[in-house]
Amino acid sequence: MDKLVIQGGRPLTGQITVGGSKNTALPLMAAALLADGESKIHNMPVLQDVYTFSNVLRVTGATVAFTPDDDPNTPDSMRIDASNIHHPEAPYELVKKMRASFYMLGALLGRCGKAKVSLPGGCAWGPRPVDLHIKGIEALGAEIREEGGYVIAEAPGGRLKGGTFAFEPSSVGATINVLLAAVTASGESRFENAAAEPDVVVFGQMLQAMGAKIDGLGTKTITVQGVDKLNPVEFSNCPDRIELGTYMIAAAIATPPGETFVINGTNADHLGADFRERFAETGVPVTYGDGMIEVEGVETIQPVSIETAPYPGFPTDLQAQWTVMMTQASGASTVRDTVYTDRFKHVPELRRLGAKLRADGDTVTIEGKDATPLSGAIVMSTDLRASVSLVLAGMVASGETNVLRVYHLDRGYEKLEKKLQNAGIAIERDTYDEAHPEG
Ligand SMILES: CC(=O)N[C@H]1[C@@H](OP(=O)(O)OP(=O)(O)OC[C@H]2O[C@@H](n3ccc(=O)[nH]c3=O)[C@H](O)[C@@H]2O)O[C@H](CO)[C@@H](O)[C@@H]1O
Ligand SMILES: C=C(OP(=O)(O)O)C(=O)O
Repeated sequence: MDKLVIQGGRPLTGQITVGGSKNTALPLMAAALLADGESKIHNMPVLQDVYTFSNVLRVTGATVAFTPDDDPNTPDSMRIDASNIHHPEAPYELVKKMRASFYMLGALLGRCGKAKVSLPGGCAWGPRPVDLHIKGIEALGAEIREEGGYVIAEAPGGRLKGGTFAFEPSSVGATINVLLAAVTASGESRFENAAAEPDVVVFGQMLQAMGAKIDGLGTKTITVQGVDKLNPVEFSNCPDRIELGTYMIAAAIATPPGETFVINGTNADHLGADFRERFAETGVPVTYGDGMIEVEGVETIQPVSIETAPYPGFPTDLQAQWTVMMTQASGASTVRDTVYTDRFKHVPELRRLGAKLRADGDTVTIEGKDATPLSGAIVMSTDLRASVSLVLAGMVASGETNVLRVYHLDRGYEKLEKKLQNAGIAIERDTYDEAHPEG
């Protein structure tokens, strides 16, 4: 298995570039299934999740061409030909690897009028239900039953009719799924407390470019007027806002005081107001430019407590990384996750690196830098954002940190070790024997 080996204490210098958004790329791929023909999507990240979802699409009969290493001219472009969708199914072997495969429920119902999609099952940090996806799609007229771990759905007469649904709580994935199902329904749909995350907005913009009639993207009420068919499209994915936030935190903790670190390929609006405001309160200067951001290193990071919330609130996908930044702050702080109240698998691993922090209910209390000098250790990745938080901690820990099971990290960070190496960090990929991780 692969691990990342980090020699801590090296300064972050120069610049880094953010890739295409993972959490937008996946619904864009699902959207392409709705049109009879070939769509082309640019700025696609080279990530395990993108390869997994390509295979999910192929099962249905779609062809997916994405050969970034072989194609130096258009390395980030994907072609999806959905002319021949003859097998409306998403099997367990693929869905279990990646929850976003559940988008196939809405996409296949919208395209074929029927779908058989495996239930996604558990997640590394706890339960992640799909009840809102199912109820939302039922509200559009689908007949749904569960059988043998699969959701089997059918549109009476071969086409959904549209309907109304209110999400509680707001859900990114369920909003995407119902939109996939609603855009080709025969009537109107209205969704309340819909997700306003940039991932949903950009996905909705691709549907609009394909001919869908959608109003209210980016607000809590989205209305859809169903159309008879959608057309293939050429569309560009947006930059990854979570990768951007991760690099801003890396810059805050590892850029030498007074020096500047540059992050390219950015869309800072997608970070949401709360992250930007809380980041400003840490006292780390940030200059937001056009497609780039400069972060200045400081002597002292101020402790700032955060609470996650749907967009434009603080993203849950950045709370583990923030926790690491707070181990470097000049006092104590708290991190509360109201979206996923048990997403704290990184906490015991950070303790192995010497951090003084504890999780109590939905809140982690972190002691600051004086109480927590970090030192290298073997730590285990458990999920995507927990893994990257361990890499960040390894960058500021003294000595060597080994981050095991980096396949979690490879789901969502494109060429992370290469990008960090180019920015001065001593980080290497190596292999290890899972039974003897200490060699
Ligand atoms: C591939 C992708 O884009 N993943 C992101 C997406 O996940 P995902 O779309 O799975 O997350 P949701 O927005 O659905 O989850 C938000 C909240 O709704 C709850 N819920 C969700 C669905 C449902 O049917 N019932 C229900 O109760 C969840 O338990 C959670 O408490 O948004 C999350 C919240 O920003 C991010 O952490 C994930 O990185
Ligand atoms: C949790 C994430 O992804 P997923 O919803 O696919 O598990 C993530 O991107 O942080």
